[in-house]
Amino acid sequence: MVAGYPGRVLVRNLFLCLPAPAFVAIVGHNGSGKTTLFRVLTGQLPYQGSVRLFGQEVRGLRRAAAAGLLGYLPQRGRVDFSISARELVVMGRYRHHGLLSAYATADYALADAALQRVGVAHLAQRDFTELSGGEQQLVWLAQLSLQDAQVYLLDEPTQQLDVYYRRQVFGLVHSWAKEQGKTVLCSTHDLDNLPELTGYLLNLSEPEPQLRPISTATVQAAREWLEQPPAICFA
Ligand SMILES: Nc1ncnc2c1ncn2[C@@H]1O[C@H](COP(=O)(O)OP(=O)(O)OP(=O)(O)O)[C@@H](O)[C@H]1O
Repeated sequence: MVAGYPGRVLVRNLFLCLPAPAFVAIVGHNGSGKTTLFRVLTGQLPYQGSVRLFGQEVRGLRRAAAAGLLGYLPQRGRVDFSISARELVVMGRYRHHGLLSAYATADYALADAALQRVGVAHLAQRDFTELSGGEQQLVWLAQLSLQDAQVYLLDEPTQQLDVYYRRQVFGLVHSWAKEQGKTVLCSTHDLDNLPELTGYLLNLSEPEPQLRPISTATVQAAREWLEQPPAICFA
């Protein structure tokens, strides 16, 4: 698969087949194309070659999120209106509802449990727009967990989190793969939490990125690669 922007190819030489379920950590220098890859997978960016989700070509897929195939956590989710964290989280149940039907007590119970799992039950009634960046990130994760998608794309989900919550969140999203059978693609610059997880590592800064099983050695090799300056390449 090849993808990028006018005058700039960012994802090239990507030939891989992801096992499902699996946890996949995607690493790479700033600007190496991690978000670009997610934009391809979510149908927001055209690509050359073939990208298939459960056998279906992505460019032909309509509404993968609505069909329960994909759940996507972008790097920066924005909300411009006043809403409680709990109300935002319950919206993760939208697939199970008609456009106008109200959420039921059972939906709110699921939202409360999701907030509890990410460790922010105490924020349920707070106005989302008044939460800190890290608190907002945890609330988005709670919402995503209610979507019950087959594949989760997480764009730097621990970016704004403190050391404690970073570890918690890696444990949580890893459990979606290990215990719930989901496929989780998680871009991150946080290599410290990876060695204790099982799954795969994909380093988009390599000229020919490959899936490698996560181990202390593969994480260390990625770290050494990423400590070098990025190759700047235009096409
Ligand atoms: N709409 C766009 N048009 C042109 N170039 C873009 C566009 N969006 C992103 N880019 C460029 O593509 C490159 C890759 O961006 P991308 O967001 O995929 O990188 P990333 O690996 O996710 O980086 P980071 O680790 O900083 O989040 C960047 O140099 C960015 O400036």
